[in-house]
Amino acid sequence: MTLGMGMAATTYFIFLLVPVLILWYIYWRIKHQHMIDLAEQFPGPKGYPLIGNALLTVGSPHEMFKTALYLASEYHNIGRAWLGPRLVIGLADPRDVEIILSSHEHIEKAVEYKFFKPWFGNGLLISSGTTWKAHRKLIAPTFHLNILKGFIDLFNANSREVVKKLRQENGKTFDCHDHLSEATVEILLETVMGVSKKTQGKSGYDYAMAVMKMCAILHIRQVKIWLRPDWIFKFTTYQETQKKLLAMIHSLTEKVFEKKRKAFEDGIRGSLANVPEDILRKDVSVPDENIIENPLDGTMMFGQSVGIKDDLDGDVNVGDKKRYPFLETLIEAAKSGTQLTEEEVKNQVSTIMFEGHDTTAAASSFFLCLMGAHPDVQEKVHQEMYAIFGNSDRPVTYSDTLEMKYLERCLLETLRLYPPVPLIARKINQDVKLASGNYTVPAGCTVIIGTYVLHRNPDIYTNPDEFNPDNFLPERCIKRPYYAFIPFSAGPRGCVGRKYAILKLKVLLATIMRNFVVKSDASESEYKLQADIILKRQEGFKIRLEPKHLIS
Ligand code: HEM
Repeated sequence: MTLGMGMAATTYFIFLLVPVLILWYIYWRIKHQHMIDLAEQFPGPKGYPLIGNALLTVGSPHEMFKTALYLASEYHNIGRAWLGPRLVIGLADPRDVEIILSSHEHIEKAVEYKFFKPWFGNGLLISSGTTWKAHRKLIAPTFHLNILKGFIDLFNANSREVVKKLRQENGKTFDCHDHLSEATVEILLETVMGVSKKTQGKSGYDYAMAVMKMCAILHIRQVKIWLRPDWIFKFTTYQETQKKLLAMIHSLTEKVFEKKRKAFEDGIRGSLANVPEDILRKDVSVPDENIIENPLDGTMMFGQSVGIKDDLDGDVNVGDKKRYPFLETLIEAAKSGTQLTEEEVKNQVSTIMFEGHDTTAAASSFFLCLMGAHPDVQEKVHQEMYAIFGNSDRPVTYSDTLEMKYLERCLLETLRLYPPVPLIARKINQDVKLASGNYTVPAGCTVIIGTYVLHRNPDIYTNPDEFNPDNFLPERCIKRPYYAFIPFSAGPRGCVGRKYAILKLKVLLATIMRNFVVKSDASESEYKLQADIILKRQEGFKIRLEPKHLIS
């Protein structure tokens, strides 16, 4: 009897639900007719009513990555998909990419970034409007090259510590990403945050792991549309895990902020980290200031084409003003209370700790794997290191980094083939006419720029899947469209840590390459890449290291 009543109630409910869904669907179509019409112009897979192409997001991160690549090749750099009621337009033609990224109109992040909010609050990566503008204006000068040059000692000291740890792996096959993510967390703490890495009480590795797990949860929410609504998410185990991870991540933010605030109030300026005597340059107040920043003969400036200028380029007018690194500047601004609050400073700390570590950890891990997979290229890097340093184990100087032309080409080629941020997404608030064909992106949709696909466009790069550092010879760079290589994004919302990342990676990778020969059993075709917020190898970044015998 009870079972019969239960079944009747369920049948009744379904009878009611079906017409409600049909009515809602009709209403939704009428309301979004303009968007639907414009979407029809774009090629794309056939979808189902209500769910659209949401089934494409089923599968493991590696399977999703393969699906995305299949769609990109099928629809040749332009296409659309419906994730339920959300229209997503994928672009990978440099002409279209330029229209979106160079604009001051299309700077709002896509709704998919909102899942970062409990982590970053209104931090720079996800904020918008006047808050973003004001904070960007405050933060960009703290990544000015003259401030970054002052970090060279700390880059050296931490790179040497990485080498010490790597020596313990001698001859074994191991995942280099573990060591590199620990190191990048610690370097960030000691440079832009200006505190000792001991501040956190644990190793950078624990923090890095918590960040990786958080990213996995956020990514699941971005692609599995049924997990998007908060009222569903909170019934999943992900919610509980997210809470614990955020508690761990935010406790580091809190400690860093308190430590630095106290030091600032006590009148202490500069990093609280110790630099060993043998690395310390005597006069860090004028660190290599007169050296001209022009590392790739004027065709590529710290990972960006010279034709693209942003607020990190040229002479940011710091003049006589105090030049404080990132966290000191923000603490000072919070004290005046006009530009941002203490809570907002903490949001920026969380943002930079994420953006600044996982990206560079992925870039350096891919770099080492590629060295192992291409011994002929590695040999040339070793020769360059010998030409610069000979048999000396002296620390790297800023002018040395300008001499590392071949290593730089290898690094840029790594970022081309394996861009740590493989997708960039924007919310489009007004119709946008594209340049590559007769397409108009409708207002209200999400545009996804597929950096990974863009960087492997056969119309731009001959043998696009081949690792060839000569792709970054000045004469080749100059012939390419500016927006054909954008590992750091570009335009007003380009990466604020671009110059920091390139400088740090050069010191770190040069120090590793001076000490080791990298071996790898896996060829590139065996890499299982996974769709994630940051690009990774699903099987880990496995390499072996052999000590480098200095040439005599
Ligand atoms: C190889 C290393 C790096 C790569 C490939 C990279 C890439 C990117 C990309 C593609 C964006 C745009 C993201 C989007 O629009 O969704 C971005 C933004 C950003 N990056 Fe990086 N990044 C790197 C290192 C860093 C470092 C070291 C820092 C800080 C220390 C940093 C801080 C930021 C911030 C704060 C933003 C947001 C900027 C804004 O919206 O105004 N990044 N990065």
